[in-house]
Amino acid sequence: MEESAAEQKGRKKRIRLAKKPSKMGGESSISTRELNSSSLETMEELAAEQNKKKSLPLIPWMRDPVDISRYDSRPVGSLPFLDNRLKKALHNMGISSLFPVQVAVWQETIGPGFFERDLCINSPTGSGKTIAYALPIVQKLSTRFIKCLRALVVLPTRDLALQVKEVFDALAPAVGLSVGLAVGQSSIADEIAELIRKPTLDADIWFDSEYVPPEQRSAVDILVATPGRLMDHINNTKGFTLEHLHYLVVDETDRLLREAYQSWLPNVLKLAYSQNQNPFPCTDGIVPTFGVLKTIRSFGRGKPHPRLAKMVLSATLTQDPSKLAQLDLHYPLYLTTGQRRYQLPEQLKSFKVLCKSKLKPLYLLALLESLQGEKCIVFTSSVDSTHRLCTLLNFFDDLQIKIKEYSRLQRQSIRSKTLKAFRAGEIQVLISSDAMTRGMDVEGVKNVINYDMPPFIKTYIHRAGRTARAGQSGRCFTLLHKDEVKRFKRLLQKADNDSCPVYSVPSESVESFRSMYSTALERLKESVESEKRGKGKVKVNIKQPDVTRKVEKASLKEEESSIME
Ligand SMILES: Nc1ncnc2c1ncn2[C@@H]1O[C@H](COP(=O)(O)OP(=O)(O)OP(=O)(O)O)[C@@H](O)[C@H]1O
Repeated sequence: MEESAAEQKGRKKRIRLAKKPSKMGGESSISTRELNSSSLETMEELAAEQNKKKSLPLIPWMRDPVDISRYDSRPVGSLPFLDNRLKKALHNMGISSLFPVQVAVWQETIGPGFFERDLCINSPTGSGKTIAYALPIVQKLSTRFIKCLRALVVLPTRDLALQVKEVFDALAPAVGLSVGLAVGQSSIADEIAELIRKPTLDADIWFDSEYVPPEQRSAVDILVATPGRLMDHINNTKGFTLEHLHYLVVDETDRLLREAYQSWLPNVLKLAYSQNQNPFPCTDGIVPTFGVLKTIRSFGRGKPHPRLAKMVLSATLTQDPSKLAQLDLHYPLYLTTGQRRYQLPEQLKSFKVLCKSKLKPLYLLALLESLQGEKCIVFTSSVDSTHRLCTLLNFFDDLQIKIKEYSRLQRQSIRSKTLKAFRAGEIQVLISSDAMTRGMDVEGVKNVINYDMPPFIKTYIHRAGRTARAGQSGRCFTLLHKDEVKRFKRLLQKADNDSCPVYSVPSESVESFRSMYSTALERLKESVESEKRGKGKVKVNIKQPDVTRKVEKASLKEEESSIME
């Protein structure tokens, strides 16, 4: 890929900025003197400039980002250095051109950036971040000689890890790499059998210049893991080592950094860095095409061995210096889309549905009816609310749509079955809470409904982002009672979204469900009581279908607890 003189200059400037010691003022901040002497004429311009200054990230290297929106999509065939086998694999995945974030990351990892710096990627939901990191990693490892664990991808939930593994599975085997999964889906013994090769005297170890002791021989090159199961392997699995790790991806970074589960991150970094003390390190095993390793070695803070290259990603990447410091980033480069901190997908349309709290379930049913069976995800504020709402809706007779619950309280096998049916279109509506759906990618989801108003803009972004993915159009409806309207407006403004018209649900439709409402509530009450008797688990308040109370606490708590999987 040709880099223009201007791009080169920009890149060098960013490197200079990143090398500067961290301090509150950065190069790109505007001094008062500059403002006074500039040509700003009106007070409004001055205020706008000051607001801009206030919203600048604290971290200097975040103030001069690579703007992903300046990249165009690019045909796969024209991507420089891309292995032909991977071109074919992408073709088989139905991908003919790469999205802007994928082109930008390719440029910084394969060329001309050569992964000199760790990458922090903030890009909207559905913009293709998974392939953005998977493709360069697979390309980098495509010339490895022997098998050892060289890339680790950490995700907050099992379902998300399964989804990401599928992407690696579509790419990695094309170049002879294997991908493992550590999420606790199968027994630990089965997982170990998948991840660790039994020591044998393979012929190759005698000829291989990159000798790895037999007891450290991994059966996989790339591992996709959740923090909980990863720590199990780190602590207990004989032969499991991160010593040869070269690439670490922390997907959904902001969420993973909130969770210090068994100090997974410091542990991973410590174990991956330990190769620097090893006098006989396993080298990358990659032919240093394009001078990649040479660059990394000479750039690695004086470290004699290849550094651990990191990519951290989210649609709502944290800008908190103390959180990002945990990642020990190496001259980080910030890639973000446009000027705004929070960005919604371009093809997303937001609507509000005004309704009375007591009649919320009826408004929801009427809204679902008006969507005529289009695939839809409904978000509530907690797992209890999800269970209660789904049970209630299914007590309405003669519904033309199939509605299922999707929640952390369910067994994995049930969740997988539900997701499969939803993907296949056998189920039209999923009722879910925040934790399970971050990052979820289901084709054909045309609508998202916030049954409970999201407490934060980040929550709105991740919920709404289940639709309008990969450049497709989608709609996000939020049910609100009149007291919530102002707060919701302020929330959307954080994503610079001022356009959220009212969507009118036909009142006759609401009325048509009213006659069944009291019977459905009665049946819900019975069902909840019998569940309580059966399991003593579900504690819900039946009289109050509006579940907005304690929303913030509930959704945060739930997000955090699901991470333990
Ligand atoms: N180059 C491409 N061409 C066509 N489709 C693509 C391309 N890249 C990714 N996709 C598709 O776009 C969808 C979204 O991709 P992905 O899940 O990686 O998004 P994301 O940015 O990680 O979103 P989120 O932040 O919600 O996790 C997926 O269905 C994926 O298959």
